[in-house]
Amino acid sequence: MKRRGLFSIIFDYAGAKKKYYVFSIITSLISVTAGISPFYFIASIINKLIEGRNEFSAYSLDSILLLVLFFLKGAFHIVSTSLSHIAAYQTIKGVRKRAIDSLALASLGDVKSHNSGSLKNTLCERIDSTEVALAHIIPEFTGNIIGFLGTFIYLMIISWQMGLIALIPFTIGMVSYLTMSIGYEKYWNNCINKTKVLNDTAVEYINGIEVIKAFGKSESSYKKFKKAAKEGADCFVEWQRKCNIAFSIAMTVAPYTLLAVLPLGGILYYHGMITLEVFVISILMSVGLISPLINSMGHVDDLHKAKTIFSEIDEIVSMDHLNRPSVSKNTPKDSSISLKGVSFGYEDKEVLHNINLDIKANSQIALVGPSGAGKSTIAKLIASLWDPNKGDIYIGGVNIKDLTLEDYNKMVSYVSQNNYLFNVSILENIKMGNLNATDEDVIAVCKKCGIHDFIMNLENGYNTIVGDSGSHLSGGERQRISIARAMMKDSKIVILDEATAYTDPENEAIIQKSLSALAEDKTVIVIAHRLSTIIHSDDIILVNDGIIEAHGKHEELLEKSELYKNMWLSHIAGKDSDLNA
Ligand SMILES: Nc1ncnc2c1ncn2[C@@H]1O[C@H](COP(=O)(O)OP(=O)(O)OP(=O)(O)O)[C@@H](O)[C@H]1O
Repeated sequence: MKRRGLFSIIFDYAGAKKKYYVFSIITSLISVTAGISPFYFIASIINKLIEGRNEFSAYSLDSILLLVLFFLKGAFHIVSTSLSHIAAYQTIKGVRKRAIDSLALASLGDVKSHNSGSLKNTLCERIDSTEVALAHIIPEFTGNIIGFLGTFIYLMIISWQMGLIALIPFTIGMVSYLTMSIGYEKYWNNCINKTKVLNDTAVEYINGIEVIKAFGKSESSYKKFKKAAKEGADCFVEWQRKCNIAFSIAMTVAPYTLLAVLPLGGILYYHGMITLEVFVISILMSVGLISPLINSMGHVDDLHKAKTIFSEIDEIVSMDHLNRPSVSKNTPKDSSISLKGVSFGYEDKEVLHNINLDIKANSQIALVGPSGAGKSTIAKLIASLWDPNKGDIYIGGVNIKDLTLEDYNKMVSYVSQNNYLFNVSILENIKMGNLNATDEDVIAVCKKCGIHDFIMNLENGYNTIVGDSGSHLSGGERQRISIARAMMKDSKIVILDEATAYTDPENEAIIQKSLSALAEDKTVIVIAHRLSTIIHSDDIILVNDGIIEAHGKHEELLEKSELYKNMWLSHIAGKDSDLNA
């Protein structure tokens, strides 16, 4: 990924609001100029006093201009920060939208390679923390730097010696400041990494709280969290300790231009090298010279932070996206599915080898095979969660790479055993399958899926809030709601990947019956370990070790495949032992 400069990244994300930044910088410049100019008029007043002029008219114009400049400074500062805040929040919104869009378009593998704690931290807290940089630094930093340059050039014009003398304390302060910057990136990255570890550990701790409690591991898990918290704090303390002395020297010496201007300017004046007027103006202008720079230095830290955060965002935004056109190039003629020479591996390990598979439109097929054989991987490739490394997948004769993700997603519903429920009502969760559905449509689908009675028995019926990730419901209940949501989508291809794994046999029979009714004009791919639920499939595909070992109807496979026969016999034996238990 090409690394970009901070300002190019910010302007890119600001989109149409970047002109606000430009106006904000211009108004900030006017404000800074109005803030520095009074030193000139004060010097003018002092010089007139030295000359002994005591008529009011000699001072009135200077005084009025001082007052006007004071108001201009304040007014333009308000305008500048208002504009920069609008641009800042627009930029943050743009960043979040682009990052979320990118996650939706990236392959599941790329998304999962990022820890969810770190992703959440970057997209929520860390991006929010750039507000200071975005709203304040851009106008103030540029305004202050240019304000400093303007004042310095003016001083050099009236006396180059006084201009250089005024810079002496600042130069000493800078040398000290620069020693602090040695290893800055290393320290800063270390702090960022430790903070990420802390976030990831906290998310892991919360997500795994059930297992931690069940296995009595709370103390050791807490130790891991405590260690991450301690290291997170220690790295900041260590960094602070390293910077403290240099920073204090820099901040104490740098602003005191008078340390050099008074004695050295006095010597120049004494030897007649500068006039009294130049001496007085230099004293006053030098006081205003450094403060804009000191203000800017205070922002350096925020700039570094913003740069790191925006680089992280850039990484998310530039994740490899699934290779899809923006407009579908063709329309599938039906819901048939073909895999041609498909191979796929997670990272370096190939788990599917040259798969060729034809699934007829509106047929019901099952993928069976030993654990780890590659069934779910085939289903996920068909659901377009990943792209194959080799080979292609066709729907209704059209390569899925020629369809937009949106069109494709309309055609395919994928229900896994871990389908996520949002922390809203059952009604809203099911409506996510079809945002145009009415309450009556939802109820009709739930009746067909056999979950209407269960929902009506809940205290708030369809308005029951399901809790975080559906935690107020049992695994089986969650799955049945997920199936209803998929059915609500009414797509032509339905993939059920262990979708009834948590359901008890009685409810599974109800679901299977309703699925058959709902799936009449659909292509349905079922992955199920309970072989008795798929024996009536039109075609049973036996997957073993990443290849398709055999396929056919149940009876055919019993005859021609030893592996299938053994799986069936052990399934029957398991059922018998369940019944005898
Ligand atoms: N996200 C992943 N990253 C790395 N390897 C993975 C990932 N998901 C699956 N695998 C590996 O790919 C292989 C096939 O897994 P897959 O889930 O497709 O098998 P399966 O037949 O569906 O198994 P099961 O019946 O146990 O669900 C396995 O060796 C598994 O360990």
